[in-house]
Amino acid sequence: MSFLQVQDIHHTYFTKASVTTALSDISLTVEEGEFVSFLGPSGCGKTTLLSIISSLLKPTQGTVLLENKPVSTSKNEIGYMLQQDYLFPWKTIEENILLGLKLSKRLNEKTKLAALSFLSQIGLKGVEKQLPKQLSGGMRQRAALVRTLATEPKLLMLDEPFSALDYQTKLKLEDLVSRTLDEFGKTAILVTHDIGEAIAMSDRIFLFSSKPGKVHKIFEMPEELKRLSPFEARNHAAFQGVFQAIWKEMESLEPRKY
Ligand SMILES: Nc1ncnc2c1ncn2[C@@H]1O[C@H](COP(=O)(O)OP(=O)(O)OP(=O)(O)O)[C@@H](O)[C@H]1O
Repeated sequence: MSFLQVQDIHHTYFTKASVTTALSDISLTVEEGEFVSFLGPSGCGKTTLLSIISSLLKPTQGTVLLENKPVSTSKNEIGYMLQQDYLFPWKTIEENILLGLKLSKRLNEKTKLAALSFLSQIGLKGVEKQLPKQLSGGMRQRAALVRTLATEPKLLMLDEPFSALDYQTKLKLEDLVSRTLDEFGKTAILVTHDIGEAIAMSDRIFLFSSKPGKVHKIFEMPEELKRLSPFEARNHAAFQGVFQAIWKEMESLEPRKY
């Protein structure tokens, strides 16, 4: 049985002004320890699907099972890393990274030590007592990663976590996040518009089409790319071939008008 099972999901938004079918007929599985990406044009329902998988939104139809059970919102089963770091500006970095543990009543000497030592492992030693505004964007995202992993979620949702960063910081963070998730053996879903990022980081890519959102095609990454860090993968000969195959498929979904 797969770690995550998304079965026959349909979702329609009903508002006073409109009825929008955001997702239709979505079935997919993710294995434990796997890193997958949801790639697709704006409005194809990626965020809606993340919300449904996280159990924050009830689908019009279908089920989601994590380790064969419905996802519980109360057990910190899902961890998030988002475009914005959502660190509380009035709390220190240490207070921010320990907050999830505190709220879930799991803060003790052992968990605190583990979170702080992880902070120093990813190059943030010495910033514990600083406020978020004293850190760069990349440092804040690293702190957000520590906060997310501190509560030991089973599944990580990475919703465009690098899109607000400059290109070099983004490449460095891709490597760091990938290495960290490998070390922790975490399962992750990345939502992105960036084909290169999806190829560099993923084991598999789900390419979505829109109106309504559907899984159009699944791309399994070549073994030689999977073994490499994202930075190395971007520089491997196989990278361009995969990029072109996905690009071609995306162009067929949304033909250029210019
Ligand atoms: N709360 C809502 N009420 C009504 N319609 C919604 C709501 N949220 C999303 N939609 C619609 O559902 C469709 C899918 O939206 P969603 O935000 O899931 O797509 P997305 O792929 O995440 O987009 P983006 O990449 O721009 O973030 C869109 O047509 C959107 O307008």
